[in-house]
Amino acid sequence: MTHPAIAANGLRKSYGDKTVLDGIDLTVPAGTVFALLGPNGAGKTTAVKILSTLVSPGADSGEIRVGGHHLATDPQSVRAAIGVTGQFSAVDGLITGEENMLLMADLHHLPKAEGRRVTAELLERFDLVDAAKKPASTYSGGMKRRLDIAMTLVGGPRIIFLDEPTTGLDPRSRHTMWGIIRGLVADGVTVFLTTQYLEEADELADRIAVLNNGKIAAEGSADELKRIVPGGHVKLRFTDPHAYRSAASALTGASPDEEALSLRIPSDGSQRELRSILDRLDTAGIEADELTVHTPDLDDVFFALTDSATAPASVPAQNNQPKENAR
Ligand SMILES: Nc1ncnc2c1ncn2[C@@H]1O[C@H](COP(=O)(O)OP(=O)(O)OP(=O)(O)O)[C@@H](O)[C@H]1O
Repeated sequence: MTHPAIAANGLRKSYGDKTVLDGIDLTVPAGTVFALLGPNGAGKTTAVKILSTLVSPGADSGEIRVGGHHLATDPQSVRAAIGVTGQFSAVDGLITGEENMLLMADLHHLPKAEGRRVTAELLERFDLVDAAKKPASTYSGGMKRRLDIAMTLVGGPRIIFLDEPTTGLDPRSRHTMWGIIRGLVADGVTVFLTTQYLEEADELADRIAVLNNGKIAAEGSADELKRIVPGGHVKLRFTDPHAYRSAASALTGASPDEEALSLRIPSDGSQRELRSILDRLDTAGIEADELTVHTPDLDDVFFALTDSATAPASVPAQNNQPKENAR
């Protein structure tokens, strides 16, 4: 594929007088992971539903192509190219995992033998062989989610939409799911995921877009997004008030906290800057009791960009202050 897997220009959607998506542009190169981040109700699911043909876009939207096909004029081809799993699970709890898979194979008109082959392969790949003959209602949340994705893959989609794939999963199941997603991408599949977990976007996504107030507030790689938010600093703590005061005068530019006997020094956390701070302390003959490095992370980006009172309409968000110590 030379064209992007997903390309949307001026994607709009309103419900009544509520504007949910206010003209967003999305481009997802084939074989990459794109994460759409946003607070509750930002419109992430709406975007997924539109791109996967489940909901029609606003009439004033621009051109939308998925898998190279026009969403407006050729939704059938879009549907053939994609798989969708998410909050609207396709798993039927009354039948077994294997039966769910075979049903999917029938829906995709696979010949019986082929359907059985694909089912066996996917059950194996998603570690569901032991549970295959049990009703899906007896599966744990993580198993159901794995089955859901396995079902999505029966038709061999090249683009998959994962709407909050790990919401509600425990840390181990979440890591298993991340491994599955990485495996899909290694096979050349394009993944469009929505998530509220910043760590998830950081771990998986090549590009991340932060959706806020119907617009993309910022877009870039995790590192690019972290760079637009200031707030990296080194914190030094002291127990001895005398050492604290000596350090405060040795380290010009540090913000003092008299009560906590701590100093906050703006820093990018690099080895060079840390060495310079430590050298200045050494020269003054002072030893700090604790040194911590705070580098901006996606939490900072998220809080800076999605604080509804201060969020900018577009990048860069240079003037936003990160939420102090989001973790
Ligand atoms: N069918 C609908 N009719 C009316 N309003 C809707 C409809 N679907 C979604 N909305 C509204 O659109 C907004 C965006 O909803 P959406 O589900 O896309 O958000 P989200 O970012 O996925 O949120 P969450 O993280 O909570 O799942 C919400 O205010 C929601 O109430």
